[in-house]
Formats: sequence, structure tokens, C-alpha cells
Amino acid sequence: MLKLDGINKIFNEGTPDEKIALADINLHLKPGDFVTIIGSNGAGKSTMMNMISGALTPDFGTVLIDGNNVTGLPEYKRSHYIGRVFQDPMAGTAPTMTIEENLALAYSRNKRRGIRVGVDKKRREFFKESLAMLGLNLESRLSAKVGLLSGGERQALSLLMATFTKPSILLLDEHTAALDPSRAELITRITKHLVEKDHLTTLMVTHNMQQALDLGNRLIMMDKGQIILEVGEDRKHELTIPDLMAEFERIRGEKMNSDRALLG
Ligand SMILES: Nc1ncnc2c1ncn2[C@@H]1O[C@H](COP(=O)(O)OP(=O)(O)OP(=O)(O)O)[C@@H](O)[C@H]1O
Repeated sequence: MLKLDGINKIFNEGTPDEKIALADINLHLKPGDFVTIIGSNGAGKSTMMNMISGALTPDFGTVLIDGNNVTGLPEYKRSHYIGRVFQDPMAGTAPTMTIEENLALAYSRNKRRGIRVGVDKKRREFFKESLAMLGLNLESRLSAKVGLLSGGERQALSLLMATFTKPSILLLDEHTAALDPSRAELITRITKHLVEKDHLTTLMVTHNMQQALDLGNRLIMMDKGQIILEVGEDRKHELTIPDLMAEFERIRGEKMNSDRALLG
């Protein structure tokens, strides 16, 4: 489903600002895997997500999605494989367009056809049914401008737009981090529901260690551009936050340095 093979990325190579962002990343996801990713600041989590989405190209290594080598494909040419939700609720939707227009745009983009914003009756019913699943009554506000929605509502809409065409890979990049706790919990619940409903293969970056333990069937920990710990289904649900901290200390020989992780 997703295979990262020997991925390396160095920024500003050969300059005083050189930064090894990813150092030989190997990761293989089976269909339906839901992997949570934790790691200290600057560990390479977002860079890895950007390699998968095509926003960045690796210096070495290959990215395979559904068995296709997409390493050299730009972002727009692999967008039909990928659904992505960012931390910023404003990032995934167009504020001056209506809810229906946003959904129509996401629908046609991911269907590999040209962008068509027109909506027939059948499509509208599908949008309404999909929106109703969110439990936010957005299905009765199809013609409302998205800019009028709250951050949580927009993030729920982004999540729906990223998932309703069943992408091969769903990338969630700290998508609950900018929300207040009750909204974050709502978005977490909706995420779980949408991912389970369609068995979506998912990668989720989070600084909230409890969330990383609670969600998904696998967990990886990154540090300094490497995957330093992988936890599978068998162990994941018995682990605690202190266990994860202790694992980091055992592997790295120093305490984990991430205030956000500790607070989370
Ligand atoms: N475009 C870039 N140019 C130069 N350096 C970069 C660039 N993007 C990322 N980096 C550096 O690469 C390293 C990995 O960054 P990345 O954003 O992937 O980390 P992260 O794990 O997502 O961190 P955080 O949790 O703080 O968001 C960092 O040291 C960062 O400063």
C-alpha cells in the first residue's frame, strides 16, 4: 500500500545550514494500517509526510503507493492517491466558497477528472449523507460560505473532503493540535469513525502521546531524521506514556526533549 525505501533528505547540503532531515527511512504500510507518529521537534515527521504527498522529493530512495513508483511525481500528479489534513483548519478548505462547492472540488479532484464544481441531485444527496456522519448539522448548511464555519467545523469538513473518495493513503499532520480540547476530541472521534468505516491506510503525526497510543494499530517514534522505535499491534495497547519516554531514553541515552509531547 505504502512503501518508503531508503529515503534520505538533506536540506542546504554543503552549507553551514546543512540539515539531515531524513536519514534512511524505511517504512512499509499494509492496507488498513493506521500508524501514529511521535517524535521530538525537528525529528523529520513533516518532511516524511511531504515525501509521501510529493511536496518534497527525496535525495535518495523510493516512494511506492499501491505498487506504483511515485518518487518523481509532483504533488498534483499523485493527489488522487492522497488525502491530507493539516494542523491549520484554514488550510484544507476554500473560505470564499460554499460547503457544497468545496466538497464538489475535492470530489472531482480526487476522481482524476478535470475539476468540475457543478453538482447534480445524486451528488448533492451523497454530500448530505457524508456531512450527516459528522454530526454537526452541516448537511443543512450546504450553501454557507466555509469562511463562516468555526475551526472545528472546518477541520471536520477538511477531514471529510480528504477521505470521502477513499484515498490510498490518508496523511494527518497534527490535525487536532490547533483546536481546543473539546473540538480536538470531536475531530479525533470523527477521524476514528471515518478511518474505520473505509479501512483507510493512515499516517497521523501527533505531539499528543496519549492520542498516539489510543489511536491506530501501529506507532512509530522518530528522532533526528530516523525511525528509532516501531511498535506493532501486539504491544501498542499495553504501552503507557512513561513506557514511551523510557524507550526513548534507552535508545538515545538521554531524556526526551519535547515539552509539547509531555504536555500532550
Ligand atoms: N525547507 C527546509 N529548509 C531547511 N531545513 C528544513 C526545511 N524543512 C525542514 N527543515 C529542517 O529539517 C528538520 C526536520 O523538520 P520537520 O519539519 O520534518 O520536523 P518535524 O518532526 O515535523 O518537527 P515539528 O514537530 O517541530 O514540526 C528540522 O531540523 C527542520 O528545521
